[in-house]
Amino acid sequence: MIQSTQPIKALLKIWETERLITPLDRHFALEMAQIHKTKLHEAELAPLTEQDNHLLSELFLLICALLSRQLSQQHTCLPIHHIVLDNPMQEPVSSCQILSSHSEIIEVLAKFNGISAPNLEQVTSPSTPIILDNGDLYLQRYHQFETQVASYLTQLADAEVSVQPAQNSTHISADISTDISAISSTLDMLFPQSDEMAATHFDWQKISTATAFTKRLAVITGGPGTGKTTTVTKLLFLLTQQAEMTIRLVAPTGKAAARLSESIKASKLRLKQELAPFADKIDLSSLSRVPEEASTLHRLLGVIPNSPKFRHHKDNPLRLDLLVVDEASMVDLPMMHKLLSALPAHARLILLGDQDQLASVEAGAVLADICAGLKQQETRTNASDAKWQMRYSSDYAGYLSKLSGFDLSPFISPSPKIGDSLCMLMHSHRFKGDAGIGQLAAAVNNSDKDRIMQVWQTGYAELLWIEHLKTNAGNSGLDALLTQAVSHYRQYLEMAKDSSKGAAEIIDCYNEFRLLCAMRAGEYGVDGINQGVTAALKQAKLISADTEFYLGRPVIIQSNDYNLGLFNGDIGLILPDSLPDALNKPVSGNLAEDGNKMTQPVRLMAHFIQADGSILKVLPARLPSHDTCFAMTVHKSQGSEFANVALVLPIWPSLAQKQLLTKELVYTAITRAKKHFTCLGSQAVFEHASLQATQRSSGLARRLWG
Ligand SMILES: Nc1ncnc2c1ncn2[C@@H]1O[C@H](COP(=O)(O)OP(=O)(O)OP(=O)(O)O)[C@@H](O)[C@H]1O
Repeated sequence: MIQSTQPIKALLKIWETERLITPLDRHFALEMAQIHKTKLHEAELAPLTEQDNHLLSELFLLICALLSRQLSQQHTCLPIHHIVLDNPMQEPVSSCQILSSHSEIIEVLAKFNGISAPNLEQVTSPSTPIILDNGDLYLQRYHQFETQVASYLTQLADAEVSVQPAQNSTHISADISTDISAISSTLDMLFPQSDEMAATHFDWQKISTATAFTKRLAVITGGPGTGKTTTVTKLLFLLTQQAEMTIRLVAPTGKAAARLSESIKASKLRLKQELAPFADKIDLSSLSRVPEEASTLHRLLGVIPNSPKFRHHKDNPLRLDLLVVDEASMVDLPMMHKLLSALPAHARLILLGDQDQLASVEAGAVLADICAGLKQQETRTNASDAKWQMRYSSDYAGYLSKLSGFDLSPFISPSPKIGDSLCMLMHSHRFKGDAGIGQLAAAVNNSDKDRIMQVWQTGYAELLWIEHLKTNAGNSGLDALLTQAVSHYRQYLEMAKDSSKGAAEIIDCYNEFRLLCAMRAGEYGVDGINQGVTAALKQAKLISADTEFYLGRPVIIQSNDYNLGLFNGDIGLILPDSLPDALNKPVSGNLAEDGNKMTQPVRLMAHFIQADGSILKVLPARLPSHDTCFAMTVHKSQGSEFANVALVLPIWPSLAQKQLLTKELVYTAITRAKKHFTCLGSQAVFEHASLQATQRSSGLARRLWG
């Protein structure tokens, strides 16, 4: 059954030393094997031979280690076909191969009492630590997350829409979905003929609004600038006209929440102007009831210090009627589970996001899985070359056609599943026509190798390619990038020395440019690039860098500190305490601790812009764990945008690094740029990354789409 170069226990130790698995993976496996010494389910009558028993122990140990490794690589399960007839670690010296067939393995595992195989109808998981479901092995907790998330989403998608009063609220219940002609004419005012329509023949923004208006669950996805915020603002306006509702806006990070607030504010202003000609037909006053303030998911759910649990959960649901979650691609499976569990029974949910972006930092690819059913796999050469196709039920397509005025019958599907709740915006209003950033993002997203080359060779003013040119004297490509970084960062660093500038203005200027790296470690990772930029800025006499907290040092927070109000991913600048716009703002931290207060001419504080635009100042010594942030990972940049972005790809990536270089990573980096995108790399590595799609093992798409 298993052919390995040494016993699995010894093999795990070698794999740990070779960093193929983590110490946690090995310890987890040993512990599991210890607790669940190979016992059979009681129903199994025939005892195992000693040899079978040994093989089963070996197999269980191996599976536990590989399953733990899968989770740390953000998969939610371990498909058996990944290990059968395959060398699980693909290492020549310390290898192991499973020789049995897929079905033999399943048969053996199903007998073992540490593993159970629920029938497909079963929603709640059995109590064994490992679950074997449809050929995939799960840790029990993740199986529960996945089955319950699928069940919540399916129930929401199927539920009838109505507005019920929120718990403890005095709102009046109202049925809002009856008057088709009135809603339809309001939709016509909200969505006059647009260039979206000219491009696609359908106004998907209008259709999305009609969908979200009539469904308890709406998932509105699309790339940057496709109008997700515009659409949701119009929807909220429409809903607030109909009934009084408690609406909450959230995003996974503070940065993304602040950006959502800004976008909604801007969108409301535009809508007010657009609707001015209809002021006699439409009540514009309800626009003021469309909320602007967004918070983080953590804040919404109510963090309990030092506990993984939140204040709001199934038994203490959130008090809201409608929840809008932006940047939903960043929401991992456990978090989505917590969120859906805490939704009150009557509430509506709108998920906004870009399904093509990097999946969440933790396990799962929930948004991509939700959208997976709309992907039409082509039988062409490239599996990732897929088109999107709506999937409506016949009844709903008819209803939506009446509301929106577009004939949606071409999109009727015999098995729509949750398709009625999905909306896809495909026309970017930000990257118009032949703009280079949009072209490159689309080519990478389609893994279109020839088109990628063509776009780079066109010589767009918005795009700059810098080739790694490594010689004994150094890497002139890297030098060129550092020169670019110095020229961008010069402006904010000079502003920081000018006492007339406000902190917000300086931070805005710093945010004009960002270096993004694929990984943290190494010369071309965040660590190496931060060191390179720091040295270059020091040489240019823009920073002193003699002390830890020098004037102008950008810091990125690496953990949450609820007392200070700082969260993982928050970015601030070390600036003088006495800047004009921060003078009378509350100061975090204990001033008495700063013994040099009276003697130092300029006291430096870390300055952070808050979601409401105010400045939070924190004594540098009080900062939770943090790093310098001239460069940051692409992962951490999700939910942010910068006028100018420079992506750094490694010159000779290791095998492990190669796995991280995916088209989602490159696409996310490119789409962070509003005006200009630079890439330091080599053609081979850029191509490798652009052609490699993220594969996350998960059963959620199957559960949702069958
Ligand atoms: N139908 C439209 N016609 C013309 N311009 C539009 C349309 N929809 C959106 N826009 C413009 O496109 C820009 C981006 O819109 P919006 O912020 O709604 O997109 P988004 O998908 O939310 O973007 P992001 O990915 O940044 O969150 C805005 O300037 C908006 O005014």
